[in-house]
Amino acid sequence: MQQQWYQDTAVNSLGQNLHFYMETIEVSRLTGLAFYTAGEKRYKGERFYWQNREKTMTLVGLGHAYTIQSETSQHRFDEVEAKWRSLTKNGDIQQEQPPILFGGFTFDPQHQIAGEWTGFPDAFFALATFQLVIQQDKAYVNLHTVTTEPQTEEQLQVLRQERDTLIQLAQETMITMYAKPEIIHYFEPHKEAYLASIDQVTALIKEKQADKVVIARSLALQFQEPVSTSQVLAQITEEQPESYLFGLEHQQLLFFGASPERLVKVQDRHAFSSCVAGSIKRGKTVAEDEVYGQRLLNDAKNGGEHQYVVDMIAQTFQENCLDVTLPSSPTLLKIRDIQHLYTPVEGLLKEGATILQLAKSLHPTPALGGSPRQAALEAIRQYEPMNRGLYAAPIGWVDAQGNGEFAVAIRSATLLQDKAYLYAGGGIVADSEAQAEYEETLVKFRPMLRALGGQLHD
Ligand SMILES: C=C(O[C@H]1C=CC=C(C(=O)O)[C@@H]1O)C(=O)O
Repeated sequence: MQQQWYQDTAVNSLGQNLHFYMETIEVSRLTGLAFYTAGEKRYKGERFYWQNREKTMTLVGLGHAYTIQSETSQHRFDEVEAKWRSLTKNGDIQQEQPPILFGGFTFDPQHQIAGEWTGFPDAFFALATFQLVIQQDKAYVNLHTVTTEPQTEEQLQVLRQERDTLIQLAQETMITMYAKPEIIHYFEPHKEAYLASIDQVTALIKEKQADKVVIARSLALQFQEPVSTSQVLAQITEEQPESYLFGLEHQQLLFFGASPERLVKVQDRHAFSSCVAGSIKRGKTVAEDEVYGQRLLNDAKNGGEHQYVVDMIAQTFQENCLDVTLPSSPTLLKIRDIQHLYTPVEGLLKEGATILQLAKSLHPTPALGGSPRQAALEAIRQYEPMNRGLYAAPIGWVDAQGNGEFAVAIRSATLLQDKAYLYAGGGIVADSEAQAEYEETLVKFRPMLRALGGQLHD
């Protein structure tokens, strides 16, 4: 076992001195899910889970050493960045396993509708007390504490014992597949309003008030009994291996999902994003799948929806990065239930540009908001009868050295004990049809519905 220590002080927004202490150990035989599950008794409501698309990084947090929540909705990206930089001394922590801040920004602080998201902050991030990182076949657990009084050696010893207990519990835990939860009620809360909104939005687009607007809706499930959060994360890990997997707890709520879409990644100042927009279902045979794929690649409506996203992300990269590269035409991104048009974008961060600044400029891309951005957001506020919360918004992590990754939180759902709310939407352009859009949302609900034991539509 390897150990490293770091101890420092920072000042919080109340002017109090903060004592930041961390240490790292290397551990063996540990899966992310087992560690998450080991925190069930003591840290429920204060856990998170993340795996990148490539499965080269797993991150799990148990307990809150420090949380950052926005106090001003207009400056939430800047605020999170400033508080994190202040705690981590502007990236001065040169630890091999740096502390990681994990969380998300809500889709639109100006669109508040009472429901499952009531009381959720516009930005919510946590530095875990016990942070597991699995990378390159090695697993590390960091212990973090941030306190106004320095920690005594005895207090640290208690935390080390707690860490060791969690590790042992995780090493003994076998995650078996549970029986899927029993759904007793399945309903589509705003089906009529959703169908009407597609017609209202296409009319607005024909009047040239916007070019594209993404409209979403939810699906609500009532279960026989409270559903285990470990169970749903185990299900998506099993069923959606080709996506970003995420779970973020906030009190009683678990927001989780399996998204194919990267908003932004930064590694050693190299920045990456992806344009994912334009969809068609998967075929039942290889030949049929190929036919659908070719149809999508050649479809003008989907191509148009995709191009708005490419133009906006490419422009944001031109403003923030050097050496921007992107292919001239999209390829197909195939995931279990659906295929999308896909264009990756890369660049080298300019001086002063950061992952959180890039996330701030990119969110929401026209794949989730529309184009032009302000007109699309206003149309969503006017016609979409739900609060998106973290759905379609940035979720992910940033470390003390400015590396990090945010996915776009689509193919996602909220679990609140014995209730779940699933979210899905699609890009609306002038020639969109309400029924076809409705059916596309059914396909997009599938991953979360399957994980929650629901019936699949064809
Ligand atoms: C808004 C969603 O998907 C977006 C991402 C990919 C393709 C999309 C589309 O084809 O409409 C959407 O822009 C969703 O899954 O809820």
